[in-house]
Amino acid sequence: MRIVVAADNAGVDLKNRLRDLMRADARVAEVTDVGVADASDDSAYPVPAVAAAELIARGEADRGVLVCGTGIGVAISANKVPGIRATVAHDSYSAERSIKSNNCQIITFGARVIGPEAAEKILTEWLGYTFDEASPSAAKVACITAYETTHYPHTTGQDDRDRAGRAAGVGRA
Ligand SMILES: O=C(CO)[C@H](O)COP(=O)(O)O
Repeated sequence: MRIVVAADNAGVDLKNRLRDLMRADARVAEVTDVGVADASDDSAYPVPAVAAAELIARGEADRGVLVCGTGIGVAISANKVPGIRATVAHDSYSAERSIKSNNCQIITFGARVIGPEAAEKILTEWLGYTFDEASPSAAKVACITAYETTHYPHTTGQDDRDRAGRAAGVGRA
């Protein structure tokens, strides 16, 4: 599994701690850190959050772990990137369901909300969950994707696929 991590200066210490934990985890093949590097960098939280989410959207990482003060701002920002499903999860059950129900690629934490040991425990569990494409949840997640491709075809590549289909005489009108 390839993971991208990101944080603003409120979350950087927890992000670095979680990054180092994952670098020592055999289930994780690669951890890419898109910043911020330290608390002196006061980039607004959407900057690192969107950079991480775009890496996943481009297929260059499989999952992301984002941290800010609450976990909320980085989740909102990441969710603006087409195809991305991100959520804050400060308890084990929500972290599990974020994968098994929602097929989220990104989990976020609030460094001002959760202690580092609790975040580490949830993250370690989260790494072990996988989404079952054959589960009843798959059709529900597909509704989200369908909304994106219908309403934002230019951001999801659907308009390119439609154009190619029309040129080939197949696909959507
Ligand atoms: O938690 C944050 C955004 O959700 C961020 O770390 C701090 O944002 P602020 O409260 O607007 O400074």
